[in-house]
Amino acid sequence: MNQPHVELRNIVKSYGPMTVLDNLNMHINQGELVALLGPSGSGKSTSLRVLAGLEMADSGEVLIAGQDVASKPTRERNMGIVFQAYSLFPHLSAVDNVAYGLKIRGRDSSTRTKRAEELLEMVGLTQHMRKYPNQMSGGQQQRVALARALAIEPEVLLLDEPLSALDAKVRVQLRDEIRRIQQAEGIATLMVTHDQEEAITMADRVGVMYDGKIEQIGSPNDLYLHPQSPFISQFVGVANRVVGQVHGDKLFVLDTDLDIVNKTSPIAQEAVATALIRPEQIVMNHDNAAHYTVIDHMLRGMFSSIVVEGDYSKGHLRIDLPSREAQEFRNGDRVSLRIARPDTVIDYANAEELKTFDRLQQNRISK
Ligand SMILES: Nc1ncnc2c1ncn2[C@@H]1O[C@H](COP(=O)(O)OP(=O)(O)OP(=O)(O)O)[C@@H](O)[C@H]1O
Repeated sequence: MNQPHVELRNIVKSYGPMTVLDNLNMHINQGELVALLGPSGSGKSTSLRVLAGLEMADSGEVLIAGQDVASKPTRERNMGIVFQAYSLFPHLSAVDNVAYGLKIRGRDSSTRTKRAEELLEMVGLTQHMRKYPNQMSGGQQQRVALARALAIEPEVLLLDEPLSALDAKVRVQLRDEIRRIQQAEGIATLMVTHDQEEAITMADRVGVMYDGKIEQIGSPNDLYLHPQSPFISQFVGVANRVVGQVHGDKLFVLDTDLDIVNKTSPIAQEAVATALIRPEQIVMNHDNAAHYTVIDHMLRGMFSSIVVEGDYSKGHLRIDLPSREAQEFRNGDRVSLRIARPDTVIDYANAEELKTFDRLQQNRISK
């Protein structure tokens, strides 16, 4: 296999007594966009800043094209960086903002204007080249920032929450555009975001961070379909919590034996545990003798979400199915549920889930 273009190896970074990056490892292949996703404070921006040379790691290696750059300052790492706030020079026009990096690198005036104009055309700003930042919208300013980052033909593109200051519609437009340009340029890119949809729609691979570590990294599909921990299952997409009991290496839940994915969790035999099940992986059938009742419908376009309540559970479950099939279920219908997949991630049951399990058991015994 080809060597990765960018590699962070065993990176440790602390601020005082707080370890912010805890032996972090990741790589980005040439032409790949990797997103770091995670809750606030999990270490996403710090990872990007260590790669950029804006922060020094306490230990570990930063490799670009196989070379250790840990001792090089940011300006020698040849990186294009786009930050959340439009950090353009207010006294320079769009074209001069984009040409600035080339000026620093000693390119002549006509070369840099030509390159800046090409890039502004690529980001759709031909009409606005002579404008100053305060004459442009947020989305336009971020396009200029992207063109400016690309002007120096960087080794790596770093995007730190580049869309979070924009309104929803512009955000969607610009994320498609950034992805198109990143692919066309074939540039290794690290993007930091707390927006799950942004990560999933833009990235080749998503690394989900928690507490200074990458908890799981993989394609968006992989994370959604094969989460390896309760945190990933609940952070990426929606997961229903359904309580059951461990038997051997399986969890018995909703009358089905499921293989346990996260076997490393120290959950004892016969212990009560909670399966995390995606809404589209529950199959629902009309059954007057069953213990679930439909209480709500939500049309989401091609598919609908149906909410059901169990006779013995205070929590609700969400089941997603094609809208045409969802019409067959009305509020108040009694339904049975089963799970249409062979395995599950499990979590420790919380106090309410333990009570639900007791009520389920009592019902079984009293029958
Ligand atoms: N210069 C600093 N001095 C002290 N602590 C810092 C510094 N920079 C970051 N931290 C702390 O390091 C932790 C990780 O911060 P970081 O910005 O990497 O998180 P993040 O995942 O990007 O979060 P957010 O989504 O909120 O930006 C946080 O607890 C933060 O308070």
